[in-house]
Amino acid sequence: MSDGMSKATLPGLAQIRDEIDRLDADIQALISARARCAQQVALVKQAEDPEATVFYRPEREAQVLQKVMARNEGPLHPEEMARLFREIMSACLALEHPLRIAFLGPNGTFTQTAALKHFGHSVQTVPLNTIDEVFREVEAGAVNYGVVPVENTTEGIVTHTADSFLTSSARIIGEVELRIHHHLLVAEGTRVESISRIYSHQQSLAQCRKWLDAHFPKAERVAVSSNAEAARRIKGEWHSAAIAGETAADMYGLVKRHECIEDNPSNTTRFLIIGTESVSPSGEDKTSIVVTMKRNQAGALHDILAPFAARGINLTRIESRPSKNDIWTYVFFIDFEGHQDDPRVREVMSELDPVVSDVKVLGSYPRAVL
Ligand SMILES: C=C(O[C@@H]1C=C(C(=O)O)C=C[C@H]1O)C(=O)O
Repeated sequence: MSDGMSKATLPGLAQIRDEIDRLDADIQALISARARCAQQVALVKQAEDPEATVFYRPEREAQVLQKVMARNEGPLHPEEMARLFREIMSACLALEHPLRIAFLGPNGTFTQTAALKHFGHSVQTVPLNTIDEVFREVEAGAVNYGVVPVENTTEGIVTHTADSFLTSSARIIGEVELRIHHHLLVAEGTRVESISRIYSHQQSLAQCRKWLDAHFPKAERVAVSSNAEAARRIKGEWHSAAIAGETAADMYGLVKRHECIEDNPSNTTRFLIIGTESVSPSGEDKTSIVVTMKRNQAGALHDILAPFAARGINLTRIESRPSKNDIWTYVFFIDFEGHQDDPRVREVMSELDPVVSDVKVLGSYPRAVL
């Protein structure tokens, strides 16, 4: 044993189990006490704002998780411990107000996995067919929050999500990152030699391009609306395979013929949580803005970036897209560290104003903890 306990000094199995039973009872009593505190918090929030009570507070949840990780002493990994607390908070919040979370469906997509990673499992997830619908349902107040993919380390920006922000009033209230592992799935009984068609989402086909070239150069690659849809399709097709993740494999009872076939082993997708409220500072925040450049202005990009550089504000992403209003004009999506209430960030924003045609804050939100 690594911590110096030899067999001779170990207590007996029954004794250790008695100790575990005692600890479980203590943990359970403490979780119940915590849940009662959360109920009291809900009453205070309701008293403060009876008309539009907002129970979910992303900045507070991020702080709770950061504290859990900082004080963790093992043997559990800090992220594992934070995941347990993630679920406790999710259950506490659901006591008052089970959140409805729209995501890019159907059930079994990576976006659903991302939603559950961010909010825990005590929420109701609502699958929608398109990114547009997720934005619309959030704006209409039909759901509390929405989850949409925004960028992938292999394939880059999800243009549809970026473009939706140009016309939507939805705000970014959080982010979540997910390591994406793809598997080649088949229905039970499908022989690998007979596979002539492979279904997946276009992004996933791209993320596994080299593997497919090497292993299935002759198979037809068919892009469908989601990985989960690919998994659903092959249930009855003995000559077909799908590329999708673990959840879709379980959901449709498929066999994993080859695991982790993504070309880049650190393949990661970042998702955004969208809502209608603004979020208070957590201390570890990011801000996303979209800037419309003036037309044909020399040095425009330099003018936009200079105020950030002058204050040592770290940019985490910059992406240009065609503006939808005028040909050959562009918008820049810029993510940077800090909250829009920080004095330094306020200064940057006021310096940007005169040099650009428009600047819109999409939101300030806690940096992903898990
Ligand atoms: C209890 C609160 O409300 C919710 C539940 C939380 C928790 O269980 O710790 C944290 C933030 C909120 O989403 C709070 O705001 O403190």
